[in-house]
Amino acid sequence: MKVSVVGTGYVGLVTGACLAEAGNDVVCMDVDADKIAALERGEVPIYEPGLEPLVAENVAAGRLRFTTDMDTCVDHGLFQFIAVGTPPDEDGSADLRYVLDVARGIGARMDDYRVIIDKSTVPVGTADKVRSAVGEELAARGQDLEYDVVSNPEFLKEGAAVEDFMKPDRVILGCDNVRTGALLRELYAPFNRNHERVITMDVRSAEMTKYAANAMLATKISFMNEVANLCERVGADVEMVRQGIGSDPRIGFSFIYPGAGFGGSCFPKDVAALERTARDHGYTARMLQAVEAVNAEQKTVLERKIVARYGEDLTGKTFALWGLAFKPNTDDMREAPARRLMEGLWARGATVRAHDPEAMDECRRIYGERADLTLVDDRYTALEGADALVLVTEWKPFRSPDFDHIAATLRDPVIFDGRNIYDPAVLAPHGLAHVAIGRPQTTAGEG
Ligand SMILES: NC(=O)c1ccc[n+]([C@@H]2O[C@H](COP(=O)([O-])OP(=O)(O)OC[C@H]3O[C@@H](n4cnc5c(N)ncnc54)[C@H](O)[C@@H]3O)[C@@H](O)[C@H]2O)c1
Ligand SMILES: O=c1ccn([C@@H]2O[C@H](COP(=O)(O)OP(=O)(O)O[C@H]3O[C@H](CO)[C@@H](O)[C@H](O)[C@H]3O)[C@@H](O)[C@H]2O)c(=O)[nH]1
Repeated sequence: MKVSVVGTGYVGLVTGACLAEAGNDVVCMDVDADKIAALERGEVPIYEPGLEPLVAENVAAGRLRFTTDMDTCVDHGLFQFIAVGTPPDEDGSADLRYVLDVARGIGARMDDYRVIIDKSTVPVGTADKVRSAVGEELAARGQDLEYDVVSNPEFLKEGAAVEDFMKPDRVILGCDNVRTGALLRELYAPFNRNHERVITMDVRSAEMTKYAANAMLATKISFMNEVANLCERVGADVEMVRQGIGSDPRIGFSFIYPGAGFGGSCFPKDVAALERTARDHGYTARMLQAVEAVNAEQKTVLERKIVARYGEDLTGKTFALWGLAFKPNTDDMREAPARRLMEGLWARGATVRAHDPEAMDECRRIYGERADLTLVDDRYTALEGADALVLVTEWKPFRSPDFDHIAATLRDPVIFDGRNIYDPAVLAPHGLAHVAIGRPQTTAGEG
């Protein structure tokens, strides 16, 4: 089937490459000429496991092409996926400028039936706006062509994007007529082979499903962070509590890890947008407000623990940071807890030596050259001259490091463990103290 995808970011590029892998003929379009030029050279501008070979194979097989030309894009696909960004506006609402630009671009060019698919995360009612934008452009040209607008939100996680797209938990199709539903079922059939994954519903419910899913997941995390903060105050260990409650299948073990707060390009912006939608409809979403407030506070938790040990003024102190990306297996630093931490430490006069397996270029792009930030290629080099180690992102290579080496290199042999990945009973015999989230602090030598 002929597919066009507008926007070649995390969602658009993965959608295009996976649909091409399934045998479709795909054109991916972006306004960013540098990005398209890189993709044409076979370079994938983001770090996403498995994506680069997938793109390369499908380009070589002639099933995947890239363009900056909207005429080519609209001319090519029966399916026109909209996968552009929906960043937060100043008031927290989703900025639909890019989505509606694309809708108008399609309406201004199409000369045959098209299925226009919203894959971007957009507030309830956006499909109506897309439909109107396309209709207005057609009317301006005196054209009366048929088209359908579908909501097909994406649920992939960064770092596992290809896997999530290939084996989705569910494919949500929000469409108002049987014909479009059948066409999309056919397109998604290769991803629906093992068991039924397609859930068809009305457009507004599909749009709401995306926000409800992200808000529910963010709620689980803020809830656990609140429990962790309580554990510290009452002398309980949140890691025990996590296992204790996760074993109830009604609660489950997924997404109940406490930590240094949730980041990324989705949860913070989508919770804010849903809260804004509620306000626009005269409803105060108190739970969502609490989820945001707890998360904002949680992003300062590591800084507060550092201050509790060394005092408010950190002038002359140096901290080794392991992990800059907002989660492992990505180079994305949007809303990353590491950013809030570094900015807090710098404001108190401290210096940071940081290492991340993939996000150091992104960090350089964001912060440029600064005297109080040194980025190093090796996790152990980050420890040199440092007072303490702060673990912010739980990349696999950080899980079982040489603890003796860490203890021997740090001025103060302590690990601030922002993701609770270390066992204090393992650290103590190596002479390392452990300050974690919602756990009793241990000093070196304790078991
Ligand atoms: N990143 C994720 O994990 C994820 C997962 C599910 C859903 N989403 C949602 O999907 C949407 C896209 O997210 P993303 O992370 O892929 O964004 P992104 O910022 O990585 O990519 C967006 C791309 O759209 C391009 N673009 C902007 N305007 C354009 C236009 N008029 N024509 C063509 N291209 C244009 C940009 O140049 C950019 O390359 C957002 O609504 C996001 O909330 C993201
Ligand atoms: O138990 C947990 C799980 C996650 N996190 C944090 O939550 C954030 C988001 O993690 P994750 O959901 O794995 O990454 P995203 O790529 O942001 O994916 C989310 O956002 C996407 C964009 O909407 C959705 O498509 C996905 O389904 C949804 O999981 C990260 O900072 C994690 O460290 C925790 O603190 N504790």
